[in-house]
Amino acid sequence: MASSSTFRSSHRNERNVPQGSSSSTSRSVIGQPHPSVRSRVPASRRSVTPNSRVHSDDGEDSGRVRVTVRLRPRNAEDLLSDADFADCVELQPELKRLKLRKNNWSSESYRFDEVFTETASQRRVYEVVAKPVVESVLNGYNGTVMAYGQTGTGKTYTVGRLGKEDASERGIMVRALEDIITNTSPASDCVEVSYLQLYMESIQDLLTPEKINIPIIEDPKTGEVSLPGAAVIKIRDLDHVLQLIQIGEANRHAANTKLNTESSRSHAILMVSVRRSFNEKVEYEVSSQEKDTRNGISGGNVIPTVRKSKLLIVDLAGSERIDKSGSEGHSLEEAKFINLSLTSLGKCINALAENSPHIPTRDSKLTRLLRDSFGGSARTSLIITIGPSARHHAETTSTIMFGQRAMKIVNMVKLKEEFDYESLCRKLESQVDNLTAEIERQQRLRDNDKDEVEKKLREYQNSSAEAEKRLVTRSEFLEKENACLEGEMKDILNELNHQKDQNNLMRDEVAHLEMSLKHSKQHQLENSTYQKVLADTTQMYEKKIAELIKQLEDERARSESAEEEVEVMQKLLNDHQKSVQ
Ligand SMILES: Nc1ncnc2c1ncn2[C@@H]1O[C@H](COP(=O)(O)OP(=O)(O)OP(=O)(O)O)[C@@H](O)[C@H]1O
Repeated sequence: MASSSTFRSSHRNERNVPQGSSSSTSRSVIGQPHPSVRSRVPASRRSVTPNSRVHSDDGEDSGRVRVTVRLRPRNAEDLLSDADFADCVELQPELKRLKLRKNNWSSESYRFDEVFTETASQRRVYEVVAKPVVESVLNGYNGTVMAYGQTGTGKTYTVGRLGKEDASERGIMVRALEDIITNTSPASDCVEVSYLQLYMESIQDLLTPEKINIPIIEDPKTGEVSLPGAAVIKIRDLDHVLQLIQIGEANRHAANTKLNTESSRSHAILMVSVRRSFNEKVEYEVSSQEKDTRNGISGGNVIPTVRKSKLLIVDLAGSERIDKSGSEGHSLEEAKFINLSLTSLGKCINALAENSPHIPTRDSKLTRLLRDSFGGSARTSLIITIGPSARHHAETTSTIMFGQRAMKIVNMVKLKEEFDYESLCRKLESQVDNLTAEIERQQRLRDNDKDEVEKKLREYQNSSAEAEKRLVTRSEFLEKENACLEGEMKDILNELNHQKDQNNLMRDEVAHLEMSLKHSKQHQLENSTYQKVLADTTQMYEKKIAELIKQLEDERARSESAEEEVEVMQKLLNDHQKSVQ
């Protein structure tokens, strides 16, 4: 419920989400988002527009209060008493319309966001009525799911049913927490619940029933409402949820029994706080100097951010008491209080629907608790429950009119995201601790190193003195050795010179011998040539001699033959002469 303080600027990093149509009447702008922050929220959800609470028939993402209607199936009483009468309502779920019979001839038609027939399942009701709000809460927005209707029309059935035996019977509270548990991580997120009832303007803790008259505290800066006196239980798992809701229901039932009534005379409020941490990269448009500082402290521009959102699931007391409580014989005081909250809720809804400049939020504790749910920054879904009986025509009409007015309210849904200074601080503290420990460790290491170095230096000095001593002895020894070697060297040089002379002599001799050898070789060469010539000549002469001998022998042979011829001739001559004589 928006009061003037609701619209004050917040110091938090809140992102406003336009939820009304552009033609909406504007109010002051709720806390501007940090201009330098670029969130991961889609752009359509980030722009800053004036808050609006005028009816708008815009899309699904609208901040308009969603209103659905659910018809309870006929019960035994209805069947008995209304046997001859037609139902006072006719549902047209496909048109999302409800026809309210005025009399036998005419009826009025009303449109809702959804119309649930008596056969609608708990699951479908949850998915249409509460799931979008739960998703929104998981994304960091506040949300409210509220059931409003006449006693016995199924508010508690719709909202608070445990469904322990049959999970399909589970109501919105259990299903919402189941969804939240499934979609959060115990490592980075925290889900806590408080369960309260508001009876006669007193808030009682349903989880620790001894706590009564719990005060409502409003943050003067943010306008946020909290109940610091209420028990806040961190949720572990679904069994834990079932256990807590059961405890709460038992305490509520006990209170009702004490009042001698079966029906809920109190408003039950389950408050679920979701705190989600993100360590994702966030881009900042900051100066380089600022960037350096940020990098210095957080190790990069990963800034822990936290989104805190609250889901209110409200099961209101029977609405017929607005008109009937007094007439039904309750004490005037009790009736006054029971009426007060629902009456003031109705007044606020009217004022918001009519765009009135004053919203009487402060008139009751219920409206103070719900200030964020109607005309505030929460995503709100209202389910109105009605019965089929014509006997309750007036109450049904009143309920439908309440729902119709609520449909005109447009909330300015806004994301509540802050830098997680707590976790940043813890992170920095642990960094400082680590650094201090590291410095101390380094210091210890340095001290150890210093001792070590000094020890090594002493050892080095000792060893170097010894080495020096050894060096002196060694150098004396070497000097002596050197002198000896020099003497030896002189002798060797002399010997060398002598050898050199000898060598020279020998070289000369060798040269001489070489020369001789050369000459001898030459001589030998010449000799061999001569001998060859001689041999050739000899051979030639021998050949010639052989020829001459042959000639001689030929000549001798010729001579001998000539002699023989001569002799023959002589003889012939002699013969001849003799003959002649
Ligand atoms: N949709 C439904 N289907 C079946 N039974 C239902 C349905 N709605 C309500 N009932 C039954 O009707 C009876 C009254 O319902 P419930 O107690 O939820 O009403 P209520 O509006 O919370 O009443 P009160 O304001 O007195 O607390 C219960 O027995 C419940 O089981």
